Amino acid sequence: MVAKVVDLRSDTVTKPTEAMRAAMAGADVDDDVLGADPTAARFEAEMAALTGKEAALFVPSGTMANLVSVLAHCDVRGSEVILGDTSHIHVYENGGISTIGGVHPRTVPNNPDGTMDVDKIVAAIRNPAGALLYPTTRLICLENTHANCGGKCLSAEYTDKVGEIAKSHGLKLHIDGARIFNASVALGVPVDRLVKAADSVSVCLSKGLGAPVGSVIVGSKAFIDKAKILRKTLGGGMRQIGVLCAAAHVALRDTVGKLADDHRKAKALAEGLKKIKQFKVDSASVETNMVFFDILDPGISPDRLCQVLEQRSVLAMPASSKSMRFVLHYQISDSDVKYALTCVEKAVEELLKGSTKFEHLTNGTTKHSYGH
Ligand SMILES: Cc1ncc(COP(=O)(O)O)c(C=O)c1O
Ligand SMILES: C[C@@H](O)[C@H](N)C(=O)O
Repeated sequence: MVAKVVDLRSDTVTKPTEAMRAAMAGADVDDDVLGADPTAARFEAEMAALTGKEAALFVPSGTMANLVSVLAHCDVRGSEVILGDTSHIHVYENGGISTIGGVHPRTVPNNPDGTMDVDKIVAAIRNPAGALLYPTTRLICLENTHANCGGKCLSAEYTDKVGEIAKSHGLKLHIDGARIFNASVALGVPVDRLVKAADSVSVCLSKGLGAPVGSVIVGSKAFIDKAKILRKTLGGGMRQIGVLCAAAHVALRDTVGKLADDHRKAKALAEGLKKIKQFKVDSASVETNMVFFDILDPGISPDRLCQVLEQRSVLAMPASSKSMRFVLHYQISDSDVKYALTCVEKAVEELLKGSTKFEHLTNGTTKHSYGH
């Protein structure tokens, strides 16, 4: 019998439920590039209403949602975007805003809570008088929750403050809201309130919500019209996407209510990891579904730990050369969390003993890894 895999690599790993598959099979579809796929149109309207924006656009991925949004705001050569130095757009999207969009990134340090100091944001805004020499600031990007800061939530008040800065300087505000529903549930604040100050938001359906594919961009009607053209330019115009939107609608219906449980399980996992003296875990800082921890013992590398865990059907990914990331999602049960903790404890013991069983493992990268 194949052991059940406990997959803590990311919340992108969930498999579609039977309800999603049934909805996909029965979806009412049409060519979305030629007209509007009826299921896509309904789902886009649902997302626009949920986020308090005029319109929405389904796109294949969160990376494309961010790229299209930045390019739609920064459609003049020499544009610059202010964003966090550990933001997903800056770190994990192949520099697409520059290589494809010709947009210049101006990073501001992300604080451990996912914010950027507002005075540093203001200081990063270019003086229009210097346009002969400098790029022109046109956009500020936030990320809520902030993945590299451990899934931290940005408050509505902080977002409003950055929105006011953008407006007073004639700039636009985009939120990478890949996990905005996690932030909404963790803060107890509706999504539309959290993103009120934003001109555009990208929302991932394929993360904690558990849809198999896709993201949605929301914003004004005029913005979405521009975004639709850019989506096509980038090859993201798809045909019968009602198949995907039907699953996304089921995910929205069935999974938002489970996110609080993901956060509870993440906290429980962090509390358990904290008991392992070779780890440094700030369990109090766990706000949503992510647990980051440092490995203090030089004899245990994240890669080796992942390899040993994989032998026990627990999948994880290093976060850096000295830290690990576990991500919870609704397909991880409480008993899976207990099993994973037991496996981590045993793996640490064995790695410390230098057990020959694992000597054949090299310090190479695991099958699944990302790090920065
Ligand atoms: C914060 C954040 N934004 C954007 C993305 C990109 O989404 P996708 O993987 O669907 O391109 C991710 C990760 O997947 C993410 O964690
Ligand atoms: C790796 C990264 O791109 C992805 N968003 C994740 O959090 O797993």
